[in-house]
Amino acid sequence: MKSADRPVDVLPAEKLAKTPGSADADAPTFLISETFVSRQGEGSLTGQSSVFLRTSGCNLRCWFCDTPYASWNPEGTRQTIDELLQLVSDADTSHVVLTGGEPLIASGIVQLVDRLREAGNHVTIETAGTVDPGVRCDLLSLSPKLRASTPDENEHPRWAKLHEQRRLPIHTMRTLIQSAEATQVKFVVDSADEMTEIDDVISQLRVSPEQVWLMPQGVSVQELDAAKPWLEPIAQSRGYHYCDRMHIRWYGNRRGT
Ligand SMILES: C[S@@+](CC[C@H](N)C(=O)[O-])C[C@H]1O[C@@H](n2cnc3c(N)ncnc32)[C@H](O)[C@@H]1O
Ligand SMILES: Nc1nc2[nH]cc(C(=O)O)c2c(=O)[nH]1
Ligand code: SF4
Ligand SMILES: [Mg+2]
Repeated sequence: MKSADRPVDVLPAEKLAKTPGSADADAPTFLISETFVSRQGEGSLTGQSSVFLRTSGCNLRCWFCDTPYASWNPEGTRQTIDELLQLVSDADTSHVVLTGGEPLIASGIVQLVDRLREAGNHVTIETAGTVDPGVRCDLLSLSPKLRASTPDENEHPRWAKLHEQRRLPIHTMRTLIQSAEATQVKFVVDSADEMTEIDDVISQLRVSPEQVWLMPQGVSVQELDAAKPWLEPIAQSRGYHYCDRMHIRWYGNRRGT
């Protein structure tokens, strides 16, 4: 089943390993796959109305990625910092969620986050935490990728290797955590067998249980409902949070929500 119904790796890994940003550091542009206003569906700010800015392009290839249009098959249009700031200022909320793809590989991302915060916005960054461009945000929503996220090595040999090499740089994740005002660590859990690995990553990151969220792997209400009865008690027994994916319950697995 793994990756059988998932998009294929159609572009050379090297081409997508680095950034979807412009070379001109003074006026960076970002490859943006979508922008929308929605309620935050995951983690400590669940329910908070927010502007979502989704960069396109990722240096990982999780087999289960729920936004393949920003990772496996990146799509988008280029937008400047001024255009993105205008879009945010036109919205009825000052909460911004930068996500992707992988927002931290985009050239100019530090400048974008600084400008958003200078304009008075609260900025959450959804990231797998594999690179640290020197960013400072209000909420680092770190989702370290576990062994089981790696794509099938027969179907995607190059990406399986790159993904394995890149997915868990603990030192980088620790510097990201130290630079953020607040951090939540959100694991995508596919099976209870992953708990030993999760506990080990948590102890290496040196975060406290109340910063940890266990989120089921799944993009349907049916998958979420199937996971909750076994995953929620595991989370509770360790003092972690159970993390539902409320946007899927509210809107279904639809783009722009
Ligand atoms: C699409 S990712 C973009 C940000 C970054 N690349 C990352 O992985 O954290 C946004 C969030 O969705 C989670 N996610 C992606 N696919 C998922 C799936 N099939 N089930 C549950 N969570 C998933 C990621 O772990 C992350 O927390
Ligand atoms: N409503 C809503 N909440 C979210 N929280 C994290 C998201 C993401 O894709 O990073 C996301 C998303 O795509 N939609
Ligand atoms: S790191 Fe995030 S965007 Fe990249 S493939 Fe994994 S879930 Fe998708
Ligand atoms: Mg999402």
